[in-house]
Amino acid sequence: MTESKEEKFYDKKISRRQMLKYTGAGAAGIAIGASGLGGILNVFGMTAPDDDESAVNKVNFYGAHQSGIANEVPTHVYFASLNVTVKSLKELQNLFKAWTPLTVRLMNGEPIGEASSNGFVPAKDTGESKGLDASNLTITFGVGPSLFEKPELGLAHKRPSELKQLPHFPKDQLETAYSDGDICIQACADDPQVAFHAVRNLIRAASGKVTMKWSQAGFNSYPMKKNKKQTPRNLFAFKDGTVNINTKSKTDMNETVWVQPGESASWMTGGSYLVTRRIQMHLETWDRTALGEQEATFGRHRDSGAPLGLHHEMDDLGLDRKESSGEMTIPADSHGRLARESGERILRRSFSYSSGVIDSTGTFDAGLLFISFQKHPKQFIKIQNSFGRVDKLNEYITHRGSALFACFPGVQKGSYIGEALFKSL
Ligand SMILES: C=CC1=C(C)c2cc3[nH]c(cc4nc(cc5[nH]c(cc1n2)c(C)c5CCC(=O)O)C(CCC(=O)O)=C4C)c(C)c3C=C
Ligand SMILES: [Fe+2]
Repeated sequence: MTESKEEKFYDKKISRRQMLKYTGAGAAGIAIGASGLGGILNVFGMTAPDDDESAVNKVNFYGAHQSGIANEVPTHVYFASLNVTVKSLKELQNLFKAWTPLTVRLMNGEPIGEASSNGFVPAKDTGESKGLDASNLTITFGVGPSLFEKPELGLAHKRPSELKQLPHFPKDQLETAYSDGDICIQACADDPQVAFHAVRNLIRAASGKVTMKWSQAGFNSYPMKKNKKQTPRNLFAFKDGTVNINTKSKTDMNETVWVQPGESASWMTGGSYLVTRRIQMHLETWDRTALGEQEATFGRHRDSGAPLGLHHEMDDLGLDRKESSGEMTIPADSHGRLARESGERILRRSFSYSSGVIDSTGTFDAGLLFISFQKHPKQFIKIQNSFGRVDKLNEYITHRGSALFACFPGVQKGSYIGEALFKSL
């Protein structure tokens, strides 16, 4: 990348006196900590860099939609939910403005600021992704209902009516420690350290403006066949993601995922609603369950992923099929049948997680960080209500966390993350 104005600034061409003048703080180190690197960038009115087309394993930042929704699902996620401590709308706007160039850099596989030989200040980038490429990093920003309830921000009239807490579902055992939040950052990458580094540096740059509410790392592993990624298996060993939205089909995406003009608040056009559920999977119970029972739970064969009684993963479920006994081949209480009978579609983009041990039970704290994108939260709600108390999978899972975020449309060059919302005010 060519040396930009911004890099020169980062790179030492500013004296300590100038730094104090611009930031109004007592020490350079404190200034960086308090206002964040992005804040300083903003003082200088500098624009964000471009997508670096020559970067290796890179996903573009700029476009009609945010990254991390339609892109192929990489192997890792680091998902963070934040609360804001900003006291004004302007400060909130500046936060998103500041995050914009940093996000471009991170997705280019670059550090957020160049290395410096100045031993008296902290390094601009935390450094742990040095030597790693962009790893198909995507960064997706969303805002939760609680952001619109802060009187000091005056955003209440901009909250789309559908951006509200999800209803309570039967069997929910939600914990505040894994739920909700004002802002989410979903970082997905083919390297766990690249995903973590991205979130860490964005939060660091927002020091004093946000606090961390909850976060979750997750993973997917892809078996390869003839150089092609196969459907990953969840921690119950079943292929998960077989029936999903075709992200390459504009029609499917526009019908199911991307908010169209007039379908929500105007600032959400081109955006999408993200639902996440931290779902514990009771591995110990599952592992004591007979294979036939497991297969009846999903209505699919474990090894092939094919619908029960069929042989190929992509075979149609065939909900009308009956056994000679008259019983339905895909059981009435199976997860697959209930999802299909809801008549709704969503884009599932989930990751497994494994986060140590649950002290009270001595069991694995492991499961699925369920993530779905849809143009309206009612799509998710309808499917979850179809599962209700009936879904056989309920015996083996517990929903422990829940959140809904409105993910902004994409960013055009010269613009910034969330501009549509701030412009609409
Ligand atoms: C409300 C949405 C859904 C939640 C929550 C959910 C949790 C969940 N799912 C699995 C495993 C599988 N799900 C499968 C299919 C499937 N699941 C949903 C929705 C939710 N799942 C849908 C819409 C579908 C597709 C149904 C269809 O039209 O055929 C499958 C089958 C294979 C596949 O198609 O992916 C599995 C396996 C777990 C373990 C889980 C919670 C921990
Ligand atoms: Fe499912």
